[in-house]
Amino acid sequence: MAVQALLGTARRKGSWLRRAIPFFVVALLLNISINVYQGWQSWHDNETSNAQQTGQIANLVSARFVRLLQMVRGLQDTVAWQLAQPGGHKPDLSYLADSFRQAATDTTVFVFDKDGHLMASSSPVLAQGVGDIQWLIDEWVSSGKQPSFQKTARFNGKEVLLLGSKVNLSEGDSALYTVLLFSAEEAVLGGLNPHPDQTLVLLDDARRVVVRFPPEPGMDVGQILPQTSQTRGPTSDSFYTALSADGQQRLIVDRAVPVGKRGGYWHVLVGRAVASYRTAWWRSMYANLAGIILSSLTLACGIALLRREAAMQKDYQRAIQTISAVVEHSPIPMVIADPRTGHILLGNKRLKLLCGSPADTGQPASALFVMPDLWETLTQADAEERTSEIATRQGARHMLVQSALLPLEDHGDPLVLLSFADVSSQISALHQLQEEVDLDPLTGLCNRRGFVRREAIIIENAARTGLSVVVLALDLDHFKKVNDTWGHAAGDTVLKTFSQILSGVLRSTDLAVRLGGEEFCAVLVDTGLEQGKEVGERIRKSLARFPIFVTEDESISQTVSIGLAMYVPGEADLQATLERSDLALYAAKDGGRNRVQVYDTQTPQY
Ligand SMILES: Nc1nc2c(ncn2[C@@H]2O[C@H](COP(=O)(O)OP(=O)(O)OP(=O)(O)O)[C@@H](O)[C@H]2O)c(=O)[nH]1
Repeated sequence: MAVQALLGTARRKGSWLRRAIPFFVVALLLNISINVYQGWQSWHDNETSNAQQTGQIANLVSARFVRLLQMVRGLQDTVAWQLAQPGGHKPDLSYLADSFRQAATDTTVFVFDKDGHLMASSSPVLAQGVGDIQWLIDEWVSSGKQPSFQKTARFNGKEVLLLGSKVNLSEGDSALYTVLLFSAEEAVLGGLNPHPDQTLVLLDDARRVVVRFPPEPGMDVGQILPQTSQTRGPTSDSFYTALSADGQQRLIVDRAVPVGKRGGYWHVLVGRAVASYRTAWWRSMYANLAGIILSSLTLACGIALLRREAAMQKDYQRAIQTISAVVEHSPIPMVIADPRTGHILLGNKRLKLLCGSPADTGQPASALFVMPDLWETLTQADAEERTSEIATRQGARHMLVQSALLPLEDHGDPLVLLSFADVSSQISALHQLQEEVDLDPLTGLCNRRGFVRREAIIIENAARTGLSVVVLALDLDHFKKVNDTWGHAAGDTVLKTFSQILSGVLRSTDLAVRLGGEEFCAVLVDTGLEQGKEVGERIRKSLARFPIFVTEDESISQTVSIGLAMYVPGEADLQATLERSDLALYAAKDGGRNRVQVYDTQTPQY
């Protein structure tokens, strides 16, 4: 119970942090889940929106391409109709080229005869470079079967698209061949401003590159772009693949555009390098991850600190228990108390044996002391040591009480440990010793030291009561002769006899003192000069008529000279009074000895 009370003071209050830990863990897990969900969601959104944007560009580009094809075919039909008119096989094509140029830049119209010879051109200048494509025309014409053809070729230093159409003339089985030639790149990309991260490719039906943006090595116009393995994209029309040109992973949307009358398809591929748009996503993910790691680390540190705190708390409690056990079973009576409440936390067995129930836990510690105020003093400073009376079962006992302050961690004010040592017998022995030290061993009277110790009390009483005090100075006459004649032992006998006479004459409240040698003094309380003189006379006469045996058969009579003076109220001690008595004593000696002399203003000053 007592140990529990002591432990209670040392136990830390339930840490709110400890209780909050499960909530922190749940919050962290929720945070991680939300972050993961958000990450997945934003990944998905990012991919989808990129696929949609790419799809829109692909739509735009393929729509432009389709529109271009439609216009080219319209023009082809117009040219064919005109050529088909009787005598219309030598037309001026420039007006057609002009109107067509408004829709597709750098478009040139060529007309070839049935043998593949150039008959007419919308641009006489460009007609000079027809040699670049002549072999294609020859191939087409010589096959004789294909009514139309679509080819890419290099013409006049540019990549161009050739769209050809065979026009059967009404005159016999003769035919003409029209070819529309234009820059596919400008027709498809002209006016568009693709993002540098985007890749734009127009492939013909043989997967030959017709147009590409940006111009990259490894994907030249005319080169065949091989099919690569694909994985499904975030939208139904998109897929991921690494183009053989650079091996970079791209999100691609493929639009197939029907060209020609034979059902061939060209492809518009619009792609975006995944690294370009995922970087920002990864950055935000790294930031989130850093936040999660930081939160986890903080939590882990918190848990580690709590575990450490719990271990320390355990050690601490174990230490308290050990201390409590040591105190409890100590052979020295001890008590541990809380100065804040003033209550006992632990009174050990020895103290309980000594003091009984007042040493129980919860009792006021001050009740152990006869003077309760001492408790306050002992709690003020470390290593206080006081002798005090303690209330024990055997009554008040003098104890040496030692205090030690116990600065317990987490306990505002330190506790106080008191140990008790019974010094009653030592104190009484000390008192006895003091008594003995104050007494003259030969005569049993108070000695000079005892006189000094007692005079303060006499002065204090006189000041309080206002009673007069007289001091007698006494000196045996010719005492040296006694020693010289009868020996030192005889002298001692005289001293003892005189002391007995002195004590006998004085009242119990008076004080008889052997100051040294054969000099004595007596302090008479509540006595005036007259009375003091009478007392002196009684002493003198008593001694003078008292036969003192210095041997078995022989006795001597001894006389004494006495001087006396009054204590003057206000004097700090009796020394001045004693000096005045001495002056009176010297006067008595001078006056012939064996007399009593009162100090007055006539007394000679020696
Ligand atoms: N036997 C004995 N003698 C002592 C003691 N103390 C002092 N004396 C002696 O007392 C004597 C004192 O002598 P003095 O001071 O000359 O005084 P006196 O002989 O009494 O002469 P007056 O005082 O002038 O009358 C010395 O001889 C000391 O040795 C003591 O305890 N025992």
